[in-house]
Amino acid sequence: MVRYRVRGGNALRGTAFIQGAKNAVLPMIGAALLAAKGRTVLRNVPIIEDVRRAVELAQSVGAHVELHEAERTLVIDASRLTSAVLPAEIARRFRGSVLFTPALMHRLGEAIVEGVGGCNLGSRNLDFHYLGYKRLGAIVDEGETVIHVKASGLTGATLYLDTPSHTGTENLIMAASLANGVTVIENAALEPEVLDVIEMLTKMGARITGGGTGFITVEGVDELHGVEHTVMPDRLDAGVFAMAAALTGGELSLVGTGLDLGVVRYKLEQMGVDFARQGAVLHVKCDRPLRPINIITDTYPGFATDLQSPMMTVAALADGVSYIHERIFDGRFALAGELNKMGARIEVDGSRAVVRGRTPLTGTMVTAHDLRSGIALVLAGLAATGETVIESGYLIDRGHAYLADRMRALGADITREISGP
Ligand SMILES: CC(=O)N[C@H]1[C@@H](OP(=O)(O)OP(=O)(O)OC[C@H]2O[C@@H](n3ccc(=O)[nH]c3=O)[C@H](O)[C@@H]2O)O[C@H](CO)[C@@H](O)[C@@H]1O
Ligand SMILES: C=C(OP(=O)(O)O)C(=O)O
Repeated sequence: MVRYRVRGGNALRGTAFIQGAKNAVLPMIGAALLAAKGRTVLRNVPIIEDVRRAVELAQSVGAHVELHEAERTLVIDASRLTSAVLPAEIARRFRGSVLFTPALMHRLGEAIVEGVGGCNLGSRNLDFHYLGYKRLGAIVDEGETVIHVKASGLTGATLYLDTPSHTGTENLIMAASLANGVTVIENAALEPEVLDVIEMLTKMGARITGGGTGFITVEGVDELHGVEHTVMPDRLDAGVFAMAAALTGGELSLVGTGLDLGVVRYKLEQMGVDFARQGAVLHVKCDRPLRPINIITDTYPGFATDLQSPMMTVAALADGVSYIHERIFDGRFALAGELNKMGARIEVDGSRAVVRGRTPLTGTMVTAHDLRSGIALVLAGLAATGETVIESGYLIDRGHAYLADRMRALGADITREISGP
């Protein structure tokens, strides 16, 4: 059992190093398995539990994978894949396992998915993925627990997503990249991580146009090869550090190439946080009381649902009433109950939450229900009186690398503890 112990009251100051993006590196590991020739080198890899699981999963299907942690570099040789099975004991531990299916379909003619994990956020369907594969010519057999996708030679088609699914878009692009002919994906996701994956696939030899427009065209090619690619910075990790500066009255320099916080920056600015771009560094400072805010989550370029939970913590510390409308997931408010245990006043009604700030927060034992509620509770702990203990820390480690070390270097009183077997 991993737990985080946070004693609040310290302002965070200094330089925060932003990790590579979890939601870019996972599809990139899946993409690397499409390459029958050459080794792939991924740089700026976040050393998070989801990456460790992805490495284990890639090894379980026969790829040779080296994770060089100190160098934050992954070297993947997928020239020989030996198993089409994504085993339950690994695949059920993270969402990114679904991103391995296109490579197995193309390289081995089938993918046997024994489970897909990820944060528990209510309904998280995969119908767009499997319907898309079917339109490309795959046969999908959806059993109670195991999904069997058979694909001997896929053919391009026109695909439409009811909503612009992030991993759905990535999977269909990957499946189309080695299909015969042209695929058009309408209502495709616009997230920057999807564009980074397209950039990598293009270097690998894929022919993809329209990334970032919502209408993606993929002209299938015969083979893809290994390349070197640097993973983009994690805008969620960056957002969390910006919020940590905001709610502790601190001052941070965020370092991460090409970092763009988008709407999160504008929302924090409305709350009274100052941002200044200094060349490649984004400077964040907060030296005044926080104002309340309204948030509606949406697909990119809207407010990212993954930052809704940490923002709920910031809102609890603002002077006045904030309103949050969660539009992506139907079960993403478990955090409210935990923050209320610490003294917050948050009322949830369906997909809407009203946060009545500012109430002083007091440290106690709290539960991370998912990755982002976990990091939101760490933020609450930084601003609370006394000690906050957060379990299970594994969920936080799924998405944030060396969190305690990075925060301690900025003055936070935070430890990561491991107990039991
Ligand atoms: C590994 C990864 O990249 N995870 C991210 C990805 O998850 P993920 O790709 O799973 O999220 P999606 O964009 O697919 O899901 C968004 C919504 O669409 C619905 N849906 C999705 C697919 C489908 O086939 N059918 C369907 O109905 C889901 O139930 C959900 O309500 O995007 C989410 C939304 O930005 C983020 O919170 C996750 O951090
Ligand atoms: C929902 C998330 O991740 P996943 O899709 O990997 O469960 C997240 O990163 O907040």
